[in-house]
Formats: sequence, C-alpha cells, structure tokens
Amino acid sequence: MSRQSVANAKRIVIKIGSALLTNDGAGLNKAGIANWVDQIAELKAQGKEIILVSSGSVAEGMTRLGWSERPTALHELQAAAAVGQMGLVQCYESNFSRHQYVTAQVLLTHADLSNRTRYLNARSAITSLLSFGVVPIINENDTVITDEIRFGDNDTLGALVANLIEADALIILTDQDGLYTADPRKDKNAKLIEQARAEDPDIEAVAGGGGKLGRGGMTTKVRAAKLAARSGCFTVIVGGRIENVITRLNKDEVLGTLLCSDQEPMAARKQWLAGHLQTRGQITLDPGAVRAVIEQGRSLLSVGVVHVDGNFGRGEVVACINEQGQIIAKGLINYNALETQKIMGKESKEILDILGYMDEPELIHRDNLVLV
Ligand SMILES: Nc1ncnc2c1ncn2[C@@H]1O[C@H](COP(=O)(O)OP(=O)(O)O)[C@@H](O)[C@H]1O
Ligand SMILES: N[C@@H](CCC(=O)OP(=O)(O)O)C(=O)O
Repeated sequence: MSRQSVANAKRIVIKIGSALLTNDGAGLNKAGIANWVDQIAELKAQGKEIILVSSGSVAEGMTRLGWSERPTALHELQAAAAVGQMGLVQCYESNFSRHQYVTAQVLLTHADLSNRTRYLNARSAITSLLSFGVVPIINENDTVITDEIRFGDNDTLGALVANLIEADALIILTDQDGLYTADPRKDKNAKLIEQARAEDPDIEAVAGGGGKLGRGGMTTKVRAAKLAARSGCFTVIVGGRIENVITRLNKDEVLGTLLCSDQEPMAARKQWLAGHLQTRGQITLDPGAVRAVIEQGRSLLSVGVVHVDGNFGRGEVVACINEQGQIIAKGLINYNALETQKIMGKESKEILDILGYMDEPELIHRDNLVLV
C-alpha cells in the first residue's frame, strides 16, 4: 500500500483539536494558532484549498468568563461556546490577515449535513468560499444544539465536511504524535502506528478516549478516518506540536499515522450516495440526455427532461428514467418539483428568466448522480 500523498492533495481539511488549542486549559494557544496559520499560508500560496475545522470555543469561553471547571449544564456550555467562538475567530482572522488571506466563520449542526437541501446549501457555500480564496473556519454551532443532536467531537464534523466538499485529505492535529498501539498516557511502551487502512477493525480496538479538554480521544479520530474514506479521502492523525508539521506533511515527510482509503474518490462518493438515499420523485429523460448521462458521464441539464413526477424538494433524491420507464440513474436534484416542471426542456441560460433566480446551471450535477 503506498502512502497517500499530502503533497498531491489539492483540497485539505485541517482539524485542530481542543487539547492543542487551549494551552492545557489556560486560554487560547495563540502562539500555536499563529504558527499553524503561517504554515497553512504556505500551502495556500501553492494554490491549495484549506478548510479549517477548529475546536476551542468552549474552552476559550470558560477563560473569558473566568470559569476553571468545564460546565456540565447545557445552557452553560452554550453560553461558553458563544463567548469563546468570538475569541477563536478573531485569533484566526488576525493571523490570516497578516498573509492577506480572508477568513469566514461557518457554524454547522448535524441537521445541516443530514438534510439534503441544507447539505447542498452548505456544500455550495463552502465551495464558493474556496473559489474566492477564502479560508472557511468551521465549528459546531454549539449555541443552538442539544445533547441528542450534537456531533460532540469535531473529528466527526471534520470527516463529514471532508465528505461534503470531497476533500482529498483530512489532517487531524492533536496533542499526541499520532495513533499509538495503546494510549501513551497510560502505557509507556505504546508504539506509534505509521500506517493502516482506515477500515481496519484492529485500529479501532487500540484507540481510546480523550484527555480532560478534548472530547472524543482517538476513538472518534479513527472513526472519522473511516467516514472520510467513504469519499476517498485519506486521514493523517498527527501531533500539532511537531515543528512545521503541516509544511513537512506537505512535503510528504512521514509523520503521525496515515489512515488510507482504499477507494477512488468518485467511486466512494457515489457509493455513499447510492447506499444512503431513497428517491422522492422521478424525472423522464429524452434519449439525448440518457446518452449524455450514461455514456459521457455528464451532468443532467434541464433541457433533456421531458416529464416530472412526485413532489420533491431541492436537494432531494430523484430517479431518472428513460422514455421506456427504466430507471437509469438517481441523484440529488438542484431544483424542486415545481421549478423542474417550469424549466424542463429549457436551456440552462433560460433558468434565470423563467424562475427569477438560478442556483446551479445543472439540474443534477454529475458528482451527485449515480448510474443504476
Ligand atoms: N491509542 C492511542 N494513541 C494515542 N492517543 C490516544 C490513544 N488512545 C487514547 N488516546 C488519547 O487521545 C487523546 C487525544 O484526543 P482528545 O483529547 O480528544 O484530543 P483533541 O482535542 O485533539 O481531539 C490523547 O491525549 C490520548 O490520551
Ligand atoms: N465545538 C466544541 C469542540 C468540541 C471538541 O472539543 O472537540 P475535539 O477537539 O474533537 O475534542 C468547541 O469549540 O469547544
């Protein structure tokens, strides 16, 4: 198995955990943030797209509010997160502006990624930010969530963001140098695992829980690698305190633990789409559109649709059938049933005039289309 290459990765999600960000509980690790930002700026200068998933809001909020113990009551955690998020983004913003990079704050909840419409909205918002050269800084929207619906740890959030925008690599920076054969806090003989398959059940068995500041420990990091692999993204779990860790990884130096994904990016993503979704309606394609989708792997455009059935919303899954009634594909549609009816048979350039707005020129983007 060859080491998957950070040097070749174009779109990278970097997750920075609480254990690193909070100076062992004494406020934000501002020197650390400045240093990681300097390294990220080097990658940006090479044309890479970087998305940061950063923890630290609750810990920073606790410092700002003068609390020494992490609260357990939900409303106190929510308050701490709201206060601390300000400090967190301020710190990233001022550091990235030293390099003339603009940042954006993106707060996500579980519902944003499980509901198809919100999923597509989050996806287009984040990819637009990337196209403008902006660095999105993502955290869970702790202020509006309850225990039952939270990600809780940011490892899971990082992996779902990697799936969402089809990142090539997920780098998880933490307080240990990588995944060890046992928790190094408890076992001095633990050895660093350099490489494994993300799906390997043995690595889940060695991963333990987290320290007092972090949430999920290695358990959620290993699970995150498995989730990321669904869309063909590989993961590196690595020590954020290792000197120049990000730029060295970017030169493909062997650091931390690499958890490889076995699958081709698009194959994995389509597999995920195919496995997870139920159709909410169907659209009939003319023979030209059927050929474009099946033989040329193209996106589906409104001009090739002749009939619409069902009452689906934007971002829901529809079946694409040919004029003989056979299902040929399914995918996430960018317009709801009513809108699709209005724009079917029309060219993409007419969508704006017909609907008064245009979200995407494609009815179903080829990345969101699986052949059946
Ligand atoms: N097999 C393992 N290898 C390395 N660290 C482990 C392992 N099992 C458990 N851990 C613990 O996981 C912690 C990192 O997770 P966590 O505290 O959640 O950090 P973060 O805030 O960066 O997500 C380490 O400090 C370590 O004690
Ligand atoms: N959303 C929370 C982060 C949760 C958390 O600590 O996650 P992790 O860094 O994975 O241990 C915060 O900003 O405090």
